[in-house]
Amino acid sequence: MNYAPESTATDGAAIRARGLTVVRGTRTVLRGLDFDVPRGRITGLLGPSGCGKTTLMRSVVGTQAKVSGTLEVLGHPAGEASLRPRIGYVTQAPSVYDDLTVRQNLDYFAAVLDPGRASASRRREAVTQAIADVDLATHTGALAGNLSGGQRSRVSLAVALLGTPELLVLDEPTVGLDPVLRRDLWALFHTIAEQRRTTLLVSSHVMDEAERCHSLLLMREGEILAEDTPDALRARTGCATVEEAFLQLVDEAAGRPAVQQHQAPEELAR
Ligand SMILES: Nc1ncnc2c1ncn2[C@@H]1O[C@H](COP(=O)(O)OP(=O)(O)OP(=O)(O)O)[C@@H](O)[C@H]1O
Repeated sequence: MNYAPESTATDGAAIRARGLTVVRGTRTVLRGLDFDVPRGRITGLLGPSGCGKTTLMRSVVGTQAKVSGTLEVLGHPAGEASLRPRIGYVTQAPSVYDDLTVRQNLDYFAAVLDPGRASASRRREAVTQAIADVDLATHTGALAGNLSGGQRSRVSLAVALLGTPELLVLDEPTVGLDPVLRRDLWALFHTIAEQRRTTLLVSSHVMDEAERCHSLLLMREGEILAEDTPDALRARTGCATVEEAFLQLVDEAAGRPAVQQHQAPEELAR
């Protein structure tokens, strides 16, 4: 279940968007976005609730309707069938079967990805590895329905890791987790990016998570406010944190004079 990355004209970028526009219902939810997501790095997609993060991710994985403009993923048009085994997508709600154990969940999805008797031992290996990756080896026999929210999220992540995808798209993977679990998950994301050269696109509405990313896409109301590294963003705005830089950019975009604000990150996200 290994898929070698293809060499393409867009080798430097795992995702390339030009004029990306999405209409949901009667609303234009994404408005002509231009951005690149570098390969083998962790890109944070940050912005307030409702700004369009999930819509952007759904566009990238090919499950969003009414998408226009250019959107290339791993060198192919988003949504192309050949991309399916190369992308892992974890939605906000954990997609696991509550009445199956952790291992049974993984066995089931491994069989869907890599069916047939001939691949049984490869599947077993992939399942054991994915369970170890998300640190659930001590819970393989537990019913998913009896796990905590954070543990269920990690089962979902393990499912996404099964096919050793080149691109992992994670929609608010740390929401509702305690600080220790959040830290551990971010450490796992870095291990995945560094050891496997996997590209990660991770959304969050908590600005302090921006500091853990290699590069950032800051969004607001369906538009990209900034595309930069955390260091460059702080240097460019003269702010001490990404959170303050975000507020300054919001003020600039609204034509207001910038003010230094000091609010809790959770408050800023509202
Ligand atoms: N099915 C739909 N029909 C019409 N509008 C929708 C639909 N789903 C979402 N929207 C709108 O699209 C906008 C972007 O939603 P989206 O879920 O992408 O935001 P988000 O940044 O991921 O939010 P959150 O952080 O709360 O998950 C919102 O204003 C939302 O109301």
